Amino acid sequence: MSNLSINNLEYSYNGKPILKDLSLQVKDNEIVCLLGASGCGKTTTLKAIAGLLKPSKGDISIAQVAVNGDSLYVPPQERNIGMMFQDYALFPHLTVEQNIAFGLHKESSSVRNERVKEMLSLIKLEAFAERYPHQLSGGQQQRVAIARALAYKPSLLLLDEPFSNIDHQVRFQLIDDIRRIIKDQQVSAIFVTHSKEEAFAFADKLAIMEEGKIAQLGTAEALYRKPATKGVAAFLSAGIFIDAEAKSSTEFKTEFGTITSLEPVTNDQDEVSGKGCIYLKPQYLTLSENEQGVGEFVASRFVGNRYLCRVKLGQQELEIPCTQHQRYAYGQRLAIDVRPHLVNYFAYTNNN
Ligand SMILES: Nc1ncnc2c1ncn2[C@@H]1O[C@H](COP(=O)(O)OP(=O)(O)OP(=O)(O)O)[C@@H](O)[C@H]1O
Repeated sequence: MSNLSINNLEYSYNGKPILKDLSLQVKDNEIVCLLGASGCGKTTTLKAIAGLLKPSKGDISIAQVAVNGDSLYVPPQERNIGMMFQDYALFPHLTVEQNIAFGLHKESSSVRNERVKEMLSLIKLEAFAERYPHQLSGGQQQRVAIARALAYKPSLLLLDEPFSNIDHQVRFQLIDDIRRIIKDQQVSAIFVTHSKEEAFAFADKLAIMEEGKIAQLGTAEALYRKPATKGVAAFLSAGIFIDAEAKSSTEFKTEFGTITSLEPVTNDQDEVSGKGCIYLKPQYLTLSENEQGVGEFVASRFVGNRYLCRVKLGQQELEIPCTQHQRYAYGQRLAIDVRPHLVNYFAYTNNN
């Protein structure tokens, strides 16, 4: 069942459309990550869900309750949403337990105390109940912030860049902890980040935003395997687009020779044909010396566990995995062999 349902949402800032016919469904107990280029409208979407701005068009319902629609607007405090925004810091003058209890003022003191105790145990900060935020690390503060957001049992949790101020070394432990806490509380969540690694580690599904709408929603693996648009492909992994002609649904003629797809490439269930482009990912490529090769060596670098060769292909450059023994001279011609893989092919239309 959908916990959050957004249909055909529109919103403009000063006449400039930001959300354009945006639709998104989030199921019960699901964590969905909104990803997309800077300025594409991720925070605007969260604000519209929270009721912090009024969309000009579209419907939103949370836990099957309509909160936005034609002549309907439910204010934020009545939406039963927990928020953890970057700029919604903890109250500095309140202790950890007072911060967690903040949203529970309507409850009796026994319910409030019980819930605060439960949340402190969930975030494993029982011993820190009396401390003030400035006496906690960044990660501990975020755990208190999530406890505060979850304390009054919201139907939906909205998180805007919750890990961006956390040191890289502890960030992924914190992501694991907060994911466990959210799953434990069986609440749905929408999460905004700039980091694909965070999204992969934290979310059940990714929703990639492009041009004011959701270009694709699915698991990271599904989107990576079959990106619906060129934008989704380029956003999720490094690569280059090369012209290709579909000879069949598994054979594509390119300047690198014929590239074979391990599975038939389909377009809305129909087999593809005609001209288009392939999104070429470096992990499927092998370099070798060849005076007639299509590539030209630029540089190589060591990245911890492997080497990468930067190679010029026409006007584009690509970093291709190589071994420490593959040493080339600047400008040397290289052949590029493309191993069979699940090809990401995009047919050319009048629009691209
Ligand atoms: N209060 C505002 N007034 C006018 N324009 C705004 C306002 N807030 C945001 N915008 C514009 O709306 C667009 C979307 O902003 P939004 O903050 O939703 O993007 P975002 O995807 O969250 O970006 P980022 O990844 O950089 O945080 C941007 O072009 C931004 O400049």
